[in-house]
Amino acid sequence: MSTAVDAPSAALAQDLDSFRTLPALQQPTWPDAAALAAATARLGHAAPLVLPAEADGLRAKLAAASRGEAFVLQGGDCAEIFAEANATRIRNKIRTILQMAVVLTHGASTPVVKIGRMAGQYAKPRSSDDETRDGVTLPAYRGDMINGFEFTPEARTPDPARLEQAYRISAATANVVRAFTQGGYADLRQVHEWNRGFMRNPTYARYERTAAEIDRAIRFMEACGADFEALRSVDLYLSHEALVLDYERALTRVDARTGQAYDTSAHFLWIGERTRQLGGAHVEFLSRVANPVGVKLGPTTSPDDALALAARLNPENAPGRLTFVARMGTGKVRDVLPGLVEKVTAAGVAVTWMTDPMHGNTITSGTGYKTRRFADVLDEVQGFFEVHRALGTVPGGLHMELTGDDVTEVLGGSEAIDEAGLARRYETLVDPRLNHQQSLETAFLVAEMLQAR
Ligand SMILES: O=C[C@H](O)[C@H](O)COP(=O)(O)O
Ligand SMILES: C=C(OP(=O)(O)O)C(=O)O
Repeated sequence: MSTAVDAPSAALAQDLDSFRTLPALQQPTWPDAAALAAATARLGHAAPLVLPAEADGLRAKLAAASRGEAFVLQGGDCAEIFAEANATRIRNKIRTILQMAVVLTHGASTPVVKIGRMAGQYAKPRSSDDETRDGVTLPAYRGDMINGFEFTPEARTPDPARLEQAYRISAATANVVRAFTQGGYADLRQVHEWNRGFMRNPTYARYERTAAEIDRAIRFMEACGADFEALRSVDLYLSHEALVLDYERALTRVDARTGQAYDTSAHFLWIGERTRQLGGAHVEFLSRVANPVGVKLGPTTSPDDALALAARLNPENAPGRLTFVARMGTGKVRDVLPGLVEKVTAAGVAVTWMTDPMHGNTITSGTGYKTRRFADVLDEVQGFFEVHRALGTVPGGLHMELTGDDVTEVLGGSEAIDEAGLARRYETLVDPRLNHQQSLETAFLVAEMLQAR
């Protein structure tokens, strides 16, 4: 694999900076322009977090997913937190993703492409620029890359030093991810043993059949002399929302093989529902880099919006370059998604369709917690599969906010977390995540949907 990346030439740098003349929503108001310039200049010389050749490998796998030859699982925190970037938390998240992937692989009977919302998911778009508590108004928390969560003027003031801290912590996280996924921790037999541990809880008895089938398949492979050594490592790709454009631009490098620019902060980058304006800076910037990219599509997206986004972001119509992540909400997915899929398909647009069943289903509990109902999350996934089945198109993957820990942020699941139960361990700083058990349960339920695909 070629490893050489260079700084962009002056001419390419001008192209990459074209976004700077366009409206960029959801950017922090940095109080110190000189400090921002100094921080991004240093990041401009930093080592890449990922390599272009790896991003190309992911692109080929996303193309396979668009044809139904693979299924994508993308998951991780809503917002990563600097203080939680330790080996235990990272390992728990990886373990959850690997456990889900084994179950989904069985359901899909195709490879599962694993992507973490990890090692860079440190910036959040917010509904409001400010937050008011007891009559005091301060800037909203926008993620650890920008400001601190603590409700003080000092913490809430955007600080460019955080961009470099995000880079360093992302580098350390990426290192741990590579160590766990390449060093034997991902051994298929071990991951299946963890799933058997999950099955020992009688609450999950309904998934026993799927677990037993996976068990039989592994024993069959063993009997055939399958090379389990070769299965001891997996690729877990890195992704985050490309929100803070100063950070993304600073980490953009040129692939020495091809002369193309790649945003080396992650393999896969997506544009959020709030920043996908055609004439906006985010679409412009991501149109200039060669990574595989995603766009979140909410319920107000028109088919023409989707076609125009595809034309801007993937003018060559290359499979794997563009993923649409539909996040409609359970009440809307069956009404809105068909029109989009139909028109995009009729136009011959190459796209990988994924579902994000989290962001259209956020509610506030009677007890004041921002939460989601597990049943709504599942129903949106079901709706996504129904729409694709009816149209004869390909449901390519699942985008989830999840954690490997036993938090209590989403209502329901077999553990029956209720409104009072949310208080037990509500830890997210922005949006609610599925906990470890709810994530595995999702995998078993989606595996059933995949089998019916
Ligand atoms: O994760 C998504 C958004 O950042 C989040 O839903 C915004 O939340 P807010 O409405 O609390 O600002
Ligand atoms: C903000 C997010 O989602 P969306 O853009 O779909 O609201 C997210 O995935 O963190």
